[in-house]
Amino acid sequence: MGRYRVRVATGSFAFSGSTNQVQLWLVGQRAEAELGMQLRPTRGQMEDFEVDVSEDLGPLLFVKLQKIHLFLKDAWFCNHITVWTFEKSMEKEIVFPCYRWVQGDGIICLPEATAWTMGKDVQGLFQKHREEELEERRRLYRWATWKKGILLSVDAKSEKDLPLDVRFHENKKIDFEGTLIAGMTEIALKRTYTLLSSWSSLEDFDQIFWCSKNTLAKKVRQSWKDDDFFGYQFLNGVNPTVLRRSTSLPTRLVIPPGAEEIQIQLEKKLQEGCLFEADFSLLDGIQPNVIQGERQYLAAPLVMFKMEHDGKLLPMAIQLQPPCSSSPVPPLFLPSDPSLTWLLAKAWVKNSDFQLHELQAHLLKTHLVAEVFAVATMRCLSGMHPIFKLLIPHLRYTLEINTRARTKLISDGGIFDQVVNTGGGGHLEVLRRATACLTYRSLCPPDDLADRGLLGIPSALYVHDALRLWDIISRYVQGIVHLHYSEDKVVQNDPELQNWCREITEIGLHGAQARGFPVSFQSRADLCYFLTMCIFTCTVQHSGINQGQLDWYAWVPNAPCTMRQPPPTTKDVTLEMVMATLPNIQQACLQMTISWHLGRFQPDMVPLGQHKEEYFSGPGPKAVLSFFQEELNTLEKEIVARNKNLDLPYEYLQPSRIENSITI
Ligand SMILES: CCCCC/C=C\C/C=C\C/C=C\C/C=C\C/C=C\CCC(=O)O
Ligand SMILES: [Fe+2]
Repeated sequence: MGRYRVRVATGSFAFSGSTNQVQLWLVGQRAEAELGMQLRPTRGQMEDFEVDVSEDLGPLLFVKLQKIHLFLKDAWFCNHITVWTFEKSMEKEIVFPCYRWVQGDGIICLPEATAWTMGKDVQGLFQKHREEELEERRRLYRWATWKKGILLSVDAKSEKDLPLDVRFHENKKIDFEGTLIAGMTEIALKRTYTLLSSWSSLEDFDQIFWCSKNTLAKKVRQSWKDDDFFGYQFLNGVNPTVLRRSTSLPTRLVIPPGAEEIQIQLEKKLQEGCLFEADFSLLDGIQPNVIQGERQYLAAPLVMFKMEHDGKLLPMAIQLQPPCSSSPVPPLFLPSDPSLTWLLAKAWVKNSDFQLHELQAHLLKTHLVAEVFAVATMRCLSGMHPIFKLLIPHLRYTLEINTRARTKLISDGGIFDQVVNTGGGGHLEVLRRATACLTYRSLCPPDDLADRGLLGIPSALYVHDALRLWDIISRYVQGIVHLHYSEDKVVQNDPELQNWCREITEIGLHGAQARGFPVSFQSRADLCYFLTMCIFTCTVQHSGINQGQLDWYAWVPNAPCTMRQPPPTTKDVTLEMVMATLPNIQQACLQMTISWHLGRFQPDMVPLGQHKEEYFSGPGPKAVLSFFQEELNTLEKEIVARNKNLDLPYEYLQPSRIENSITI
């Protein structure tokens, strides 16, 4: 009974509006009212109207909507519906978030925005809605085993099979596909340009080193041979995930006869606590690719580093293959070796680092893990659930980019098969091995960085920024969790949440409880830690691992995608051997293009914590989000100030450059 003002907000990106008419209902605790056919939603608009309702609806619970079409079904992207009621001359605003496509002619039911766990709904007002919603979502988002031994993924053969709500919007799709076309055109031009020229010296890589390069890429081209630059990359480059402080000399480090001096030096550094290692044993025994009939080669190196007083990390020795009883002790390559020998040994390390970076650190530990969070969230948490509202902005576009990776990147005949030496199946085995040793601790920087002995190193900028961001995210998460869970018991008694946790660990992560992942949450603290890990992985960690592809992979000799000759077993290395080993022109061009495609700034990127969607209602969650944004802003300023004094600014974890979800 009374007058209602209704506002319908439509999305602002291409095709958000609809030529179809929309029918609305207000559903209250006592009755519901059909509002009549009121509008054709227009892109980017807020459309307001007022209605008089004769029945007493009671407190409003839902808005229902249905799109009616005559001929053409025209999907509509509804942001939210807001209703104002007037009671005793007081105006009350009630928001019904949507942020979804309204398709077909089914009725969509939007509950009021207050986040409710099931336990809070003592009257069971929303129980039926939640059950139906989750039943529908479980039908739409199904688990699939893409390849045995790898994390489960969403069931979609191509991006076209995905529900429209998780597809790229038109602008993102055009940008993504347009960039690929531009990249392929660039390769064709480079191929034409290099057709008649020779490919016999390292400087010949300059012939393709145009387009897709930036200031840091040019610096890489200048300095890639320097040992301190090589070491720097293990701390602050595109892959800061392999390095660890040595606690003993690695067992695989068998010292060949005549190299006893290096053992003494290594032991000295170990005693001083400044010996570090990067071990690529995970690649040992992986079958290398065959590209266009030509066998490629792989190594599984170990690099030993020392840290100088000024924070520089310098390589001391490289062993390219682990020792094996049937072969002579592998040589140790040293900085004192002939310069080309040492350079080739370092190039082998960087090729191995490329594999672990892209397959383990990037694909598995950000993209695929985030996909598990996304599928479990869609299947287990109602849109009314506070944790759904917290996480959903951090899951945008992840299902589509991963589906594209499975069809174009790591697929049969995909980019890995075409130009990477683990391609042709080895890359799947690397993913399997990496999955088998994926631990919960390794996804949580306070644990991971402590386990790797990397705390308290002033020159470790990734470490510093990652830990600051972890703390900031953890306070944000705690703010939201504490608003909705008054005590540990409420966490323990939340069936949707517990089911979400179990589904992630037991199903999506493929039985990962043995590796420390929880199967239930017993306390608010448990829950906060896990959610911090989820958001950190989908935002900070991915940005730290993804953006550098553009900088560090454009100058191909710095991180070759494949190696065409076996690793050297002696120290006699010639320029011909180096050039015959590094990628050929075609492979190098594709590496540059794809690295640019994936690492460049995304025009529609949403920075961390800056999403515009308001899933929550009320002042509490708003204040928590504002505080999160303030803390990010303060960190932004600190990082900018710090970077001003550095030769090589570390910008990947500057909050304004961190994307709110994995979209590329
Ligand atoms: C040779 C350089 C390859 C570097 C990239 C390797 C791994 C990246 C890991 C995760 C990226 C995730 C998603 C990207 C998905 C698809 C885009 C890639 C290629 C598209 C090619 C195409 O669509 O034709
Ligand atoms: Fe990525």
